[in-house]
Formats: sequence, structure tokens, C-alpha cells
Amino acid sequence: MLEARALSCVREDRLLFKDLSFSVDEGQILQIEGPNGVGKTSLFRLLAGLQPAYAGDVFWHDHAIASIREQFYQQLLFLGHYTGVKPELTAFENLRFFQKMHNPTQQQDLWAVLAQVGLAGYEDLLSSQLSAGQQRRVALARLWLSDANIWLLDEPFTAIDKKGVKVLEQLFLKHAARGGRVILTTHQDLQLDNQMFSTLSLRKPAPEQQYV
Ligand SMILES: Nc1ncnc2c1ncn2[C@@H]1O[C@H](COP(=O)(O)OP(=O)(O)OP(=O)(O)O)[C@@H](O)[C@H]1O
Repeated sequence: MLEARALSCVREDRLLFKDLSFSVDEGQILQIEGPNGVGKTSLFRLLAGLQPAYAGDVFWHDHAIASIREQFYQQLLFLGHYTGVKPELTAFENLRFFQKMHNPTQQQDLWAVLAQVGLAGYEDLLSSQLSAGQQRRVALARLWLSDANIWLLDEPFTAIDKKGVKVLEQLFLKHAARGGRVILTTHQDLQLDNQMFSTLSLRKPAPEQQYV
């Protein structure tokens, strides 16, 4: 179980959210919703352990994630706004780099994975020569290689066309069906007709509570 317990987040003396608690069990897909600036990315940074919470904590199987960093990061794939795609490498080389770093014994066919994300024919182009959506697809291709249980995806559909969104939705359902967890933000309405899918809306605190 991944749990946020009574999380509060403050940025530059401004309270973004307070006492936020929720849990994500295996097989669950959770969409974090809310208007621009409400604190979705900030919440993701807390869930990924990149920043300590102002109050509260994040727990993985009842252990605060800061106390089990190594175990936790083996289970986490975090895709943020910055994709980490290296512009000087081709699409194929980027994916091979990721595979060697994270899953060196894996034998998955990277050409097939790139075809899955619609990059057949673009494998050997430098990533700097790919469109924004294609670069995003290179980053998203990592999901096909990942053994991580928790997929934390901040705006994964940015620059992705409708067909690409459908492919990703199917992949999320498949990941959930095998016991994985997906937590994502998106401003799109997802077509996930699945009982394991739920949403959590972040709202701005009342004006009198906004400053600490
Ligand atoms: N590095 C930072 N330093 C200070 N304040 C920040 C920083 N990053 C974000 N903020 C502030 O925190 C608030 C929440 O930002 P955040 O990026 O978490 O929102 P969001 O809900 O993800 O927005 P969006 O939908 O636009 O991506 C914003 O008001 C922003 O100004």
C-alpha cells in the first residue's frame, strides 16, 4: 500500500494543501485533478520523496519512504515534466540507455517497444530532431520496460495525440490488472471504464488559510 498520511505542502509561505490523506492499493489507477497551480506537481514531488512535506509523510507498506529509500525507488517509475530524454542520443539509444541502467538483464525487443509507441521508422533519428510529442513518446516507452510497481506520471499525455492516449490508457489498465499502481495527473478526461480507476481533486485552501 502506498499511503499519503495527513500531508501538508507549503511553497514560499503559501499553503497549497493541508491534511491530505489517501492510499493507492495494488491494481489502482488514481488521477489527481485540479486547476493550474493547485499543487499537483508539488504533491508528486512529495510522493516521489524528492521533497519533504511541511507536515505528514508518505508511506510504502507502512514505512516512511525516507527510511526505505532504496527499496522504494526500486518500485517507483517517476515521469515528470522534464522527460530526461537525451537530445544527443537517438530514440533507440535513449531506450537502450534506460534499459541498461534499470533493467540490464531484460531481453525485451526495443524496436518492438518503439513501434508500440508509434516511433517505427524514427528509431535512428537524434531525439533533438523529433517533435515534442515524439520525444514524449520516447520517454513513455520506458513504461513498457518497467518492472516498477508504482508509476507516478505527471501529465503523461502532454503533446500526445488521441491515438497515443488510447494506447497509454490500455497500458495503464494492463499494469493495474497485474497488480501495479498508476498515479497520474492530466487535464484530459480519461476513458477508463474500470472499477480500479478513481480521481482525487485538489482544491485551493480558503483565502484565510493560504498563508502559514
Ligand atoms: N520551485 C518552486 N518554488 C516556489 N514555488 C513554487 C515552485 N514550484 C511551484 N511553486 C508554486 O507552487 C504552486 C503549485 O505549483 P504546482 O506546479 O505544484 O501546481 P500544479 O497543480 O502542478 O500546476 P499545473 O497544472 O499548472 O502543472 C504554484 O503556485 C507555484 O507558483
